[in-house]
Amino acid sequence: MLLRTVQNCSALSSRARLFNVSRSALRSATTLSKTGAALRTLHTFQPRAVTSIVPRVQGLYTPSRGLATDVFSRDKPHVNIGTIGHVDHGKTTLTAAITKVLSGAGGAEFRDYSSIDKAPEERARGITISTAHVEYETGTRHYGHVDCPGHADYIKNMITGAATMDGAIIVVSATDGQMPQTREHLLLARQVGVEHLVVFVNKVDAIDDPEMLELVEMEMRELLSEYGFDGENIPVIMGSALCALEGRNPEIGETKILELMKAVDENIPTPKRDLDKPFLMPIEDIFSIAGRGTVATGRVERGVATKGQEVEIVGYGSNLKTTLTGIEMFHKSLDRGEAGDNMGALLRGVKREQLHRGQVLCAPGSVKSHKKFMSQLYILTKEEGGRHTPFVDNYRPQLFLRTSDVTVTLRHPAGTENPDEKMIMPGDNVTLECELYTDIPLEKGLRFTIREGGRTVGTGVISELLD
Ligand SMILES: Nc1nc2c(ncn2[C@@H]2O[C@H](COP(=O)(O)OP(=O)(O)OP(=O)(O)O)[C@@H](O)[C@H]2O)c(=O)[nH]1
Ligand SMILES: [Mg+2]
Repeated sequence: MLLRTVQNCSALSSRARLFNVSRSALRSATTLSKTGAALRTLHTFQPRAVTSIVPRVQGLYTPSRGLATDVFSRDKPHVNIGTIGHVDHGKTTLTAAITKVLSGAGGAEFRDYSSIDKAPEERARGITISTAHVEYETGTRHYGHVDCPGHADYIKNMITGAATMDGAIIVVSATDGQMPQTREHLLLARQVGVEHLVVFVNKVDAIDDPEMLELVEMEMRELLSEYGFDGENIPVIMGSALCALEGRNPEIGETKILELMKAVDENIPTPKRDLDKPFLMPIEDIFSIAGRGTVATGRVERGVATKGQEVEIVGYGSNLKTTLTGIEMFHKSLDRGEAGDNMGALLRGVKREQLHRGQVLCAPGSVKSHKKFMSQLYILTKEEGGRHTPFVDNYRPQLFLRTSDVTVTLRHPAGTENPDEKMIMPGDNVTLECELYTDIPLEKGLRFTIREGGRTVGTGVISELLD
């Protein structure tokens, strides 16, 4: 193993400069390999030391495998990102290319195209989401990366929070330039609070005219600014994911992937985690493990959970208390889960039927669930993919908040004159009272989306809790 490590390290050294891994750090990792700490460091440079790739394809927690035995290493800050952009622009090819190039540096296990694109379906109350969670690391950070097989899944994912991202790589094909879904994903990114982006202009191998590339870049910068991003300064990397994946034309292939990951390292900040607040994790998915119990998975929104601590399950009529008997991340067990982690929580004595996507797992007493609140809403225009026609009082769309999806009734605030006659037009910014079909954990300032017939019709923020 040591020999392989040395080989890996020397292969790494030229790339190390790009990723701020100093040669001396690598050398010390090699020579100190007898100590446990150094072995842990080595583990992260060892493509083959990690477990089978299958569980990674299947998400964070595989019921059939039971609880993990490997210990998750917290040597580097963890950041969640993903690839977004128009259909066929190369999101999946790029995801595979990143794992391929970083596996050369020992920072990833190579994931081929089909293993990413064949993400299993996750069903949750009628919403089917298909997502591949991929894991890799650069010299400075550990990444969880989400890629979806299709446009509809991106929409659902971004709205339901199944793929909460700290930042994203927006992929745009040089052959097409920006397309409708480029815009839609940007708008959604803004709505769900993904503030940091890096652009990858893909398929430059298919373009002969450099002016064409300039034009694509210029248009992307304009579009980014139009949607409230820092269009002038966001890095735009031009390359070919396919060349990188197939190991040819390194000047537009491998080199550009390394450049892209350097831009991601430098431009998507490690989010400040709310570690000091009481623990809260919205439940995304639920599994039963025979003989062990029930596992809820989700991304910790704030605070820290420790194995053995008491937690409360809030929402959908529940305020159940239980003990957190196990914590796992990427198939490795942990003693604690903290804000930003995608974790699986093993819960003592809780039945699968008692849990519901959209509930939260939290420090007891820290969160209350509500049915009624005041909101500030923006109703999307037809051009933004919203309604073509106005609506009136008692309109009943679906409300998406954290991981929940509940029917909501929208009304003008009490005291409004002739509320039945006041139409709400696409493009309006309105204050409305929202009444939910079932209670969910709510807080002032939380953002949500409303959808109808498969499309987003509005986005809002809770301004006041009522009931
Ligand atoms: N010429 C060329 N073709 C590419 C490149 N990257 C991807 N492609 C091709 O573009 C097509 C679409 O690539 P995907 O990676 O599946 O695109 P996607 O964005 O994941 O597509 P959806 O998931 O369906 O939205 C495939 O045929 C790829 O081989 C590239 O750099 N150059
Ligand atoms: Mg794809």
